[in-house]
Amino acid sequence: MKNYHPPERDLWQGRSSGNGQYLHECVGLLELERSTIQEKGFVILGYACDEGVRRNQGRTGAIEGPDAIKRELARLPSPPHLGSSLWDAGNIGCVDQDLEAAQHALAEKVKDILNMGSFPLLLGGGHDIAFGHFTGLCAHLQSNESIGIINLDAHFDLRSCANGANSGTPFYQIARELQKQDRKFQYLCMGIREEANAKMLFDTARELGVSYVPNSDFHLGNTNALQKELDNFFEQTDKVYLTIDLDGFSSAYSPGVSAASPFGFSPDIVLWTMKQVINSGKLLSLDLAECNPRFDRDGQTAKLAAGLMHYVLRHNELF
Ligand SMILES: N=CN[C@@H](CCC(=O)O)C(=O)O
Ligand SMILES: [Mn+2]
Ligand SMILES: [Mn+2]
Repeated sequence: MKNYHPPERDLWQGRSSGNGQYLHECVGLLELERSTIQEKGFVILGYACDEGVRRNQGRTGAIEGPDAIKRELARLPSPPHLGSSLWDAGNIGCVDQDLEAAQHALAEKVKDILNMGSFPLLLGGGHDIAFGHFTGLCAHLQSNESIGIINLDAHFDLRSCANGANSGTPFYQIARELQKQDRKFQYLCMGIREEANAKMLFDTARELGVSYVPNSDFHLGNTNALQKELDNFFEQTDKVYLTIDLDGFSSAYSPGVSAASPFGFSPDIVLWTMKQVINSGKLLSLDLAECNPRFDRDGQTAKLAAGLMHYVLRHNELF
């Protein structure tokens, strides 16, 4: 498949313990079109594509995001009990600015990973990763299983796709697809910045029945209310897809994105939310979007993303 790039060993380097104490020493390379895994586990797949960002008039560079995160992850210690349950399956790329083909290719691979009984960990790339990712999740699920989306983001990404898809349209596209299939659109956004979403986006959110938590309420001082919001969401859905847009973090933590958020959220509330989502027992898949190394400082954003990944890797119960 022309969009698929097999994994590269060169990305996985670091200190040597000699006995698998670092992630680069225990990751397996999984060429999705040639082999299957011997042991199910976490399967990392990059979405090396910033065509959606370009179309959305953003700053390109997220094409380099997945490899930058993998390089940082390689150097981190292996969580206890991970064993040989971590695989790098390479990247999906975009050819000739054909964003739709990249999303389609991503969906195919997500379905394959889930059908192997593994847990997909996807790395972007523009937030258009979400449309491909979600399409793959739906292809794996039974038609009677429901899936809800939790997006930690400064933005709704509910822009109209009347003039084509981009990094600001994925959840609107998902809503339309679900509508066609007569399925419910269950979408909770946490971290929405009032100053980063025009009125039309709040209007679309209301029309589509989207729940959201403004950024001013998304902090550790408000966990009682946030817990209620999450529990209510979990009650209404069989499975959860968690997507984390790195531009939702304050640019103090996450400068390497297209649309930086000086007033964004902090890592502690994201880890708290991830814990609740994992504890729900409903998490099916996760992605991190919008890592843009061209605007990063000291690899801070890629390191933040690798730290979030590491948090997930400590939860073997996910597969
Ligand atoms: N994926 C990002 N979407 C945002 C970008 C905002 C910006 O470029 O300032 C959006 O379209 O709203
Ligand atoms: Mn965003
Ligand atoms: Mn986004």
